[in-house]
Amino acid sequence: MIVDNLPLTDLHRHLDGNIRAQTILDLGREFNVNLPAANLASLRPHVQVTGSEPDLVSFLNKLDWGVKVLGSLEACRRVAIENVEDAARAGIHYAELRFSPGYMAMTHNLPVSGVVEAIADGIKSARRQYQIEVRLIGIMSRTFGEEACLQELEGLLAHRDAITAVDLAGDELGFPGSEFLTHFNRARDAGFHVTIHAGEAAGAESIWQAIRELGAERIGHGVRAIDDPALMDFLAEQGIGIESCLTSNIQTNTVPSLASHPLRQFLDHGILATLNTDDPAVQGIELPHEYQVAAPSAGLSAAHIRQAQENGLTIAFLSEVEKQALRQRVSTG
Ligand SMILES: O=c1[nH]cnc2c1ncn2[C@@H]1O[C@H](CO)[C@@H](O)[C@H]1O
Ligand SMILES: [Zn+2]
Repeated sequence: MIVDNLPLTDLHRHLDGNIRAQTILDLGREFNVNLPAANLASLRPHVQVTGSEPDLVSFLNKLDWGVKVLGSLEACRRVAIENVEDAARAGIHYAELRFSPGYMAMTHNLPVSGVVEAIADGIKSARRQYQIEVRLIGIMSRTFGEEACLQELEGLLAHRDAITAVDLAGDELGFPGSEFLTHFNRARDAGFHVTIHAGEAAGAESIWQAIRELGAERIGHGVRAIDDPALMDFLAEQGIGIESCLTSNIQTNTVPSLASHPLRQFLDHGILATLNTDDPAVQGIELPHEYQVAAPSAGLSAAHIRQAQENGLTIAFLSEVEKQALRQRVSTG
């Protein structure tokens, strides 16, 4: 159900939520990290969600081993390269890879701006080998508070040209967006695009806050928009895109079942909603699964799915010229 001659985009894909289990084993050995298991099969349950977690924060804990083994900037670079390879292998033509430099730097006290540089460098070198366009989104991990987020912002600003947009992710309930006004004022002044995780663990008011106070041009997840008809209208009228991640929303217990997921209603309402992964390795899925299995289970018709694929290019953080070039390249094979 992926349309072959249209660009396939993944706009919501955490690079640090997509660290291969084998890489975790390798790096764990290299940096003497005491992992909970010594082989792939027994490590999997510690680094991958099976079934679903009780809530968002429990889900997010599954990402921790991946960053705990990042003992050097070279390790970060490796993870960036493997992310480009994984996305290209999944058939993605354009990926916006997001990462939280402070979260990646935390365990081994790496320099935050060094992590940004290593990721940017890894992406640049991997792109020479793969037919894929990549842009980077810098995440501020709200879970670690305002000060830690400020350090992440500084690291991102130090490599301004390598970063396309900024995001706020992590524990939405514990750390509301209202604590991060300064951060996003500065980010917008620097010319970054803005997308925010909102309406996932918290309600529709968190989406309003992200748009009005943080300047979000797109919303990650945005599931709870369905509870607020005025917000549904606003999203459609203003062309504020929604980055949906169907399987993720089940695994974080944000929605009880795919059948009750609001994505189909978003599309029917004319909202620029899209299909994306979130944290592929942690979730044990890839983008084709979201198109071929998750989307039909969420009640999307072939026409809905095509619309979602088209929306991916429409709301991508690319110029019109870049979008046209991508469309051209894919349609002519
Ligand atoms: O689905 C999600 N919702 C909210 N935050 C997330 C999700 N997946 C990952 N992160 C957060 O993003 C940062 C790493 O890129 C971490 O803060 C992680 O907890
Ligand atoms: Zn996410």
